[in-house]
Amino acid sequence: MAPIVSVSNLVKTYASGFQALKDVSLEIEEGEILALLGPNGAGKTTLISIICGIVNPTSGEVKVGGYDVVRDFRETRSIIGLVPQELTTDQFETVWNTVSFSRGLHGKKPDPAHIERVLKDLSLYDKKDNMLRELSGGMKRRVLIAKALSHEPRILFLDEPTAGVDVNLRKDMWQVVEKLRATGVTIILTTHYIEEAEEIADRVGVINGGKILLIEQKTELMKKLGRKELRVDLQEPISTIPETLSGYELTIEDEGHSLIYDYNTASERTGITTLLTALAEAGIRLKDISTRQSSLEDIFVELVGARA
Ligand SMILES: Nc1ncnc2c1ncn2[C@@H]1O[C@H](COP(=O)(O)OP(=O)(O)OP(=O)(O)O)[C@@H](O)[C@H]1O
Repeated sequence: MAPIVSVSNLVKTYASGFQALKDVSLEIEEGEILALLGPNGAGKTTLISIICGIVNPTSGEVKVGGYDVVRDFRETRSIIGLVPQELTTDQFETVWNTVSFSRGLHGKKPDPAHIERVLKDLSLYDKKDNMLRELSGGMKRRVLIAKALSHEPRILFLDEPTAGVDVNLRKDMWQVVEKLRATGVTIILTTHYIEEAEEIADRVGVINGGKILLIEQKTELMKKLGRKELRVDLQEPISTIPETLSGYELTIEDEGHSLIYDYNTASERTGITTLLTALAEAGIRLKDISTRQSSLEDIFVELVGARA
């Protein structure tokens, strides 16, 4: 199947001379949830803005549903919904009109039943006659989502959707995302919250300095880069690791009360069984053992050298 979004050799140099994207290529399959992770200034918003036809690329090409985002912008805009970071709509307009008008802007015929459904899903229906300026910040965010869904897009972009939103909105938002996913809508989100990517994404892309450092199925990524840690709590503290255990990658923690063994989940043999036997043979008695899997955050920090 052809990808629904295809980005080839994208370069963006802003008027200031700053190169925000350096030869970015990626493909997005229909129906997937892709999370783009990256520190501030990585180029996430620039990439999304180009795909959505808001910013022009310096060079390279983006196709959405087979259409070119620059040449065939009407077609691509009708397929795409974008939830931007900030609201820029007329503050004196009502919620209902704002969302309905947005549907028209994307070239779709009026459909009050759809607008009603969207507003209800986002708990906005009882505010439909309020002006935007009368809404709280969280409700304005809901309006942004409603606008993006007003024309029933096949692809939804969410630019840092949960930055600074409360628990309820977050919950509603993910319910909406799940519902859309079930109907086959492709979802691309940028986020600083790694747990979020870990929870909902099928695939994860890491961007830094205008380049895609990696893009991979989440489960593959965790398998490939994921390390696991075995913690062995000891009955008696030790000060040095016995000679017989020098073949294992062990470190002493908690002032000698714990031994930490690092192993790779991808390798066939973890070495845990032989390690435990060797510990017993060395006369080291165990109090407890536990394991910890490295998270996407650990992987991200390793790649980018910073926290998102
Ligand atoms: N209009 C512009 N003119 C010049 N430079 C810009 C412009 N817009 C963005 N940039 C620069 O391009 C780089 C990438 O910005 P972008 O907004 O794409 O990053 P981001 O990954 O979305 O960051 P954040 O997580 O902070 O939103 C930044 O260094 C930014 O300062």
